[in-house]
Amino acid sequence: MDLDAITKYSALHAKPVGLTLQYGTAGFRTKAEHLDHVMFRMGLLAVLRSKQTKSTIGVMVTASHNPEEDNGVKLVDPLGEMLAPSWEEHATCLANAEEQDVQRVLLGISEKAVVDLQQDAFVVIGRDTRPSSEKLAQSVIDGITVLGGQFHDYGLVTTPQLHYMVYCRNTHGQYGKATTEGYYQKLSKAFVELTKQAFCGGGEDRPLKVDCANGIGALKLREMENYFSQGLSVQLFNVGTTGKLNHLCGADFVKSHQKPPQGMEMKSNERCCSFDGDADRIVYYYYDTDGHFHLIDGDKIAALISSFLKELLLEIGESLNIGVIQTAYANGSSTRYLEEVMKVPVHCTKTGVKHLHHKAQEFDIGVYFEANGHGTVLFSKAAEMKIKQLAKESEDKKRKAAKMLENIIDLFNQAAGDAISDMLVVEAVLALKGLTVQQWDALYTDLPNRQLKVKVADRQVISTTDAERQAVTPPGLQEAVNGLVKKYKLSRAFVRPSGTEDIVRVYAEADSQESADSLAHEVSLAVFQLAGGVGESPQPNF
Ligand SMILES: CC(=O)N[C@H]1[C@@H](OP(=O)(O)O)O[C@H](CO)[C@@H](O)[C@@H]1O
Ligand SMILES: [Mg+2]
Repeated sequence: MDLDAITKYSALHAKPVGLTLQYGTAGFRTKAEHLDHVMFRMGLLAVLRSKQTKSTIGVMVTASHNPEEDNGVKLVDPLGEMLAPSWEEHATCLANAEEQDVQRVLLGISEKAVVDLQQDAFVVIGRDTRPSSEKLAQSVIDGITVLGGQFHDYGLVTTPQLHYMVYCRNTHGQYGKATTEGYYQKLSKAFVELTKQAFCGGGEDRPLKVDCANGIGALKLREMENYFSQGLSVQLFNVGTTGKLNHLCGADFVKSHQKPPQGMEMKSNERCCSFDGDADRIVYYYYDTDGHFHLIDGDKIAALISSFLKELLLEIGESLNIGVIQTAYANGSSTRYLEEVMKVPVHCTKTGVKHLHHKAQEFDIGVYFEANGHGTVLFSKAAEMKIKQLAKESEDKKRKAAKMLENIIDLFNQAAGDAISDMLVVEAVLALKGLTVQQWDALYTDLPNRQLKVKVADRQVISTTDAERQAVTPPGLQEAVNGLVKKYKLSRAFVRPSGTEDIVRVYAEADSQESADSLAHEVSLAVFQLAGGVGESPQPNF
């Protein structure tokens, strides 16, 4: 390591005085103007991680659904998954080190993690469309080159595309070609093959309206459109030419406000969907003929997909186990539907895709989705091999189902939740099953729910257990929540500190919207009183 160069360049990427940041649920996120030093240092760290794993590591510059002025960075591990927890700690340590300590902290990490400094390093970089992203990505590159690492800059890509590239590179092309073209070709081929049967009758293309959150999804979907022209016709809105990123649009806006995005023309019964700012989340929705808005979130996407997969498994007659992974935010009706009607085992993990992804790996087929639309389906190597074999050898009906599963494996991004890939899966399943958006929505009825945020002095005073469904500290908080939940029918509520914002999240559901709103408000008051609320106490206005 050239220690002098590290010190010299660290000074050029100065840390704002007194700023402390934490590598949270999705990496570092804050106002873009505070992130230059973090980017440089994550370039340094990615080189160490690459040397240690002897693999390509990814660095993605994005703040996903957060406002345009924010930005963020996360590292992608060798198989396209999120950074290992022990390295999250190293990342936090390095990001918060004082300038003169950067080289000492780097050496400390190298020793602790047994990094062979002689090893070559290779890092790939991607960024979203935020105005600040290009310069910040350059700071990542500065960090990489100071430590002698090699890099490839993919420029503007969706977050799941970068995960995909990392996975492809580290499996030496077995998973696919590590180019955006390779990604488009692989997914489109699978989509076209899968839907051949549904679309063979000719007729008009199935229309779908897509709100791209004024983000990267618009650029990438435009590029990809030509590859899957058969059967599906997408109409893009909020493509970033006039509107602001994530402002009054995008998957997060639609999910949390339970209303349509601005800038989209919707007629009743039209199937519409929204991506978030870095295109790793998707939610669907429509207006019914009475003008009511219906949201179809990640839970219902998981329900549709798992019921389709279960049917195919029945046809191939193999006892592959399938599991659905959710978080505490999953609507109670979805859990009940999956367990009682679909008869698939459901598991609950902590919030954040890394937890869901990890759990999903325990199954032959692991379906995971956060309610907000972030998810994918993972197939074990053994399941994939069995399916491939059946697609070649078995008798007609079995072979057909196995072939469909084979294409589904290719259509899902196995590295990360991916709005484009999930959209194509949903479109394929709806077409093959001949379902309208209303019929899909009618699988079950969501329990009315409400999410609120409470500002407290230190959100870490709240610690949780049982996949974040129970608060352990501060004393008395869980008892208070239990007491409030008892007052309502079909009710459930929990509180947890956010991993991406400096707030405490409150979730409540109940038999009516009034009850869910009132329960959420009462729980917010309990958090405010018992966990050190700051500012004005929560008001009951939604
Ligand atoms: C309730 C909720 O939607 N939480 C989101 C949000 O995490 P928090 O830790 O709740 O801030 O951002 C995460 C990263 O994008 C996402 O994985 C997660 O689902
Ligand atoms: Mg996102």
